[in-house]
Amino acid sequence: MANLKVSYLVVGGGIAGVTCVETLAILHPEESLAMITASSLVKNVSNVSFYAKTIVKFDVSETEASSLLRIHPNLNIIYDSLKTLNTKDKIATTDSGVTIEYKVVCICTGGIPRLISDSNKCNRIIGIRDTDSVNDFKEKLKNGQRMVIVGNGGIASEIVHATKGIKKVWVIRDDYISKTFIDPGAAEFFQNTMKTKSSKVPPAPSILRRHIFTEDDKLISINKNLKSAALGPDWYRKLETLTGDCTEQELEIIYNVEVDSFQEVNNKEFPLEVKLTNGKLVQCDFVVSATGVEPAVNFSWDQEPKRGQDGGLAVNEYQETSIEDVFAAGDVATAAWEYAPHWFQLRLWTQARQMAGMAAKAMHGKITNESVLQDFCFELFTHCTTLFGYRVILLGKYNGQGLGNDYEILLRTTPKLEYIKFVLKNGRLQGAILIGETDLEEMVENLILDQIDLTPFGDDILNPDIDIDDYFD
Ligand SMILES: Cc1cc2nc3c(=O)[nH]c(=O)nc-3n(C[C@H](O)[C@H](O)[C@H](O)COP(=O)(O)OP(=O)(O)OC[C@H]3O[C@@H](n4cnc5c(N)ncnc54)[C@H](O)[C@@H]3O)c2cc1C
Ligand SMILES: NC(=O)C1=CN([C@@H]2O[C@H](COP(=O)(O)OP(=O)(O)OC[C@H]3O[C@@H](n4cnc5c(N)ncnc54)[C@H](OP(=O)(O)O)[C@@H]3O)[C@@H](O)[C@H]2O)C=CC1
Repeated sequence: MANLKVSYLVVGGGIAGVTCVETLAILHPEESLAMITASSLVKNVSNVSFYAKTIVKFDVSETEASSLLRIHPNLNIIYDSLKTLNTKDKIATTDSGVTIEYKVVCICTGGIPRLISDSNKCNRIIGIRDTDSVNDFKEKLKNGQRMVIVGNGGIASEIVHATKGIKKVWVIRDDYISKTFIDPGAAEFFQNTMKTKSSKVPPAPSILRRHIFTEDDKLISINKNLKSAALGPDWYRKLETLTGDCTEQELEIIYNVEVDSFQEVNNKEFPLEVKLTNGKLVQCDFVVSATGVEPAVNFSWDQEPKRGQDGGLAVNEYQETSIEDVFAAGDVATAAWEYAPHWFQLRLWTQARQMAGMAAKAMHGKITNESVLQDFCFELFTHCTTLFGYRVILLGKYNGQGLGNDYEILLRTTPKLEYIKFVLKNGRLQGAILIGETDLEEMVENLILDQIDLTPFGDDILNPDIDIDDYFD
């Protein structure tokens, strides 16, 4: 006999879990709902603003889980961890033995940092995910003189930008920085702005065309088990206040290498010695391994659902796993449906929120026997963020992902001001990178979604003297 019997069960109090609860509260407020959260603090989304139909920006903060009771009077919050899921009898059991019988369940257990190999053997190799891990990082920053940053994605880029007063050795396996989000041209744009902070009037924009090629590769590594929800987009601002002005001399970037091994050493100025795959030895106080996320499937099942290649719970377009009535959303899920031509998965706030909203709609559809359609937001990949102090908006196949070699790049760049890249195939826009206050996001969104043939416009599509919007009004 279960302790609790509900229609809806949501596991996890990150952005995905909270969004799922909030959406169910709107769709089905009279129905019983339970949430299992390992932490009493949950994520809260506010100040939602739409730059265009699918381009959303919002703030994320932490709030007491109990605040969710205001939006859903029938919500039961269980402060515990899910231990086992019996999907045949539809019973979830928590660490402390509470049992919950459900009709539909959504797993939103997030991810954990995927750290470099052997990191579990040394507490000087750290990952960043939650408040505790940032506190540890801040402590190490205060006392350290040199850190090594490994990885070339969001966290590494933010740390390089936000930390001051400590020598940084940034080890990347690519030949340009911030590869997850940008291309070599944008990397150069950022590096030039990092070098000088001149107040000169920016030079006139230039337009050029060229072709590029892309590739992808992954390495196997080992987990560190960090709890709690992932941090908010502005987490690194806490680091910016730690010390004085960043100098160019503080940063060394080592390209095309990985960490080969490391060892703690005694009687030296630096307690850690890192060996790189090019044979170079780097002495440092600690290493930040900003090397991606691993889905957190940290409980047992009566039957294993299908997994994606990255170990996440494979979900269809309604966020349902291969086990009926078990849904998943956010970092724990792997999108396993056939994507729209201009969408792909990246583990981001926005996608966690979108997936969870979709899961809630589909769960509601199950209970009420109504059919649902996949949400429009999965038509176009969009991401709005800040990198190196600039607003960055990414749309569609912004790095030519999956387009092979047969596409064109159109660029407009004004040093220190803006960097605009359009990816075109057969004259139609497939993706774009917009850095700076370009005001182009809405037009770009329309051009990608409508697949208008832009051949007649030639390079004028990015000519700053021509208001291209006029053509489409
Ligand atoms: C440092 C950092 C900066 C980031 N910055 C950005 C950004 O600027 N923009 C952006 O779009 N994305 C950013 N991200 C990514 C974004 O934070 C994640 O994609 C998003 O938070 C995922 O949400 P989630 O709810 O799936 O997972 P999580 O936030 O990890 O939440 C999972 C929750 O489930 C709980 N849980 C886990 N296991 C169990 C269990 N067995 N039982 C009960 N509860 C459990 C955890 O305690 C946690 O509360 C950042 C990530 C990090 C780490
Ligand atoms: N502003 C934003 O939007 C931010 C988003 N985030 C999100 O938070 C999550 C965690 O961020 P982060 O850790 O930066 O993850 P990312 O997935 O963004 O980047 C991981 C980086 O580490 C590289 N990498 C992976 N394994 C190794 C290895 N063994 N040695 C060297 N390099 C390696 C990857 O290379 P490769 O690509 O070749 O595999 C990639 O460059 C991500 O989901 C990210 O999207 C985080 C911070 C800011």
